Amino acid sequence: MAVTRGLEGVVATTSSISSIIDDTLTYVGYTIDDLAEHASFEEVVYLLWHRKLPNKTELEELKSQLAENAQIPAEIIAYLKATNLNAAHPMSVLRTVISMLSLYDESAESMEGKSNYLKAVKLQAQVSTIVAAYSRIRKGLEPVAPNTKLSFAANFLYMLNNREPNEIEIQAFDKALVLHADHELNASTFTARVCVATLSDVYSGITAAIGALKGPLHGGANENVMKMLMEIGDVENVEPYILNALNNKVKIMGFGHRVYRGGDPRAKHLKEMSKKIGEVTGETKWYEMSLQIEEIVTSSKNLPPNVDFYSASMYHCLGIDHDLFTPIFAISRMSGWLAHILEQYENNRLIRPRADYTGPTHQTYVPVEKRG
Ligand SMILES: CC(=O)SCCNC(=O)CCNC(=O)[C@H](O)C(C)(C)COP(=O)(O)OP(=O)(O)OC[C@H]1O[C@@H](n2cnc3c(N)ncnc32)[C@H](O)[C@@H]1OP(=O)(O)O
Ligand SMILES: O=C([O-])CC(=O)C(=O)O
Repeated sequence: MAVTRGLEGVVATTSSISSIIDDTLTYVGYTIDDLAEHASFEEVVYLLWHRKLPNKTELEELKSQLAENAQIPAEIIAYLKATNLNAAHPMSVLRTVISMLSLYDESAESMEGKSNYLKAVKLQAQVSTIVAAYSRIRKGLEPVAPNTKLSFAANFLYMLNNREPNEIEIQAFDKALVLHADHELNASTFTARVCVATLSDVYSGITAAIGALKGPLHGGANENVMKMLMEIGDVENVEPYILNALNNKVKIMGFGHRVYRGGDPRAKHLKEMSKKIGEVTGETKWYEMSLQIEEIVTSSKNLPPNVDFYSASMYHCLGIDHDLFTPIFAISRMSGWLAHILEQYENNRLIRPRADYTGPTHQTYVPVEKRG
């Protein structure tokens, strides 16, 4: 059997949610550049779930549904308070808590009518509350209740920091959410689809997806980019550090991509925001270091930065804890995962590829007492 390692180039499904053609990313036919410039995250969520941009009434309805469903069960807050949260990675906490949510949802197993859509609304609303609450509880602070008057992006920053964010912070964060929302059949989305294609429930699909996003070759790269920037420490150390890593065949986090060859179209938007937020906060060093890393990696390996590279310095300048970078990716990607899960249910077939067996053959069973 011919094997395609890593399923590279294999077309595994049809989808009308997002596309990557000739290095151009679109959500339902709208380019990411257009959406990054003009759309709010809530509009993008609606677009991914309904395959059309909402009119004013539809948008307001989605916004109020997200606001109404943002509370998480008191039992989950109690669980977080009773657990040694510093012993686990935030993505592990998120994976666990998302799975726990199903225990408090009477319709968790239902496939009837609008049940899965309503679960999607709940999960999208609750994910940001979970990440913000977790982040505060582990610091010994009380969680902040969602502010239903704020936008999705502003409310997350408000729940995280217990202060209303300014316009620049809201704009940057909202744009980051728009840019991360969906990406065709990336590893975590594929994981979600494989899971629900067995007709398992939405919570299981999302729990599986979070596990896949956590890895450093996927969403986990953004936290590792910041780790690298901290290790490098200063602009003057960039060149020896990166050249040494490349000589030793160490992968530089935030570079390369399975699908894009000429570059990730989301990176330029994050680069621009990293620069802007760095200037506003007076922390330009991280952007300058990132710029130099990009120059070296691009010229010596011809590898352009991906979505995870400039998001790291941008989130850092927004004052976000480094280990929350990947959970924040999950807050945004939740919208894409849910769109794909709903699409999978609409036209389902079990996903079950084959493996080319390379182990021993024609073996004869030997009883344990006779084995050497
Ligand atoms: C949201 C996202 O998931 S975006 C991706 C986030 N992940 C990262 O940033 C991690 C770093 N990047 C990588 O590991 C890879 O580029 C991936 C996983 C994104 C894509 O992987 P693949 O398509 O499987 O490419 P693969 O890992 O086989 O690399 C091909 C070649 O490029 C090299 N390469 C790829 N990425 C990098 C990198 N970031 N730094 C250095 N070399 C790299 C590999 O070492 C390999 O070289 P070789 O042929 O000499 O052995
Ligand atoms: O598509 C991929 O392989 C990874 C990626 O960029 C994403 O999930 O946003």
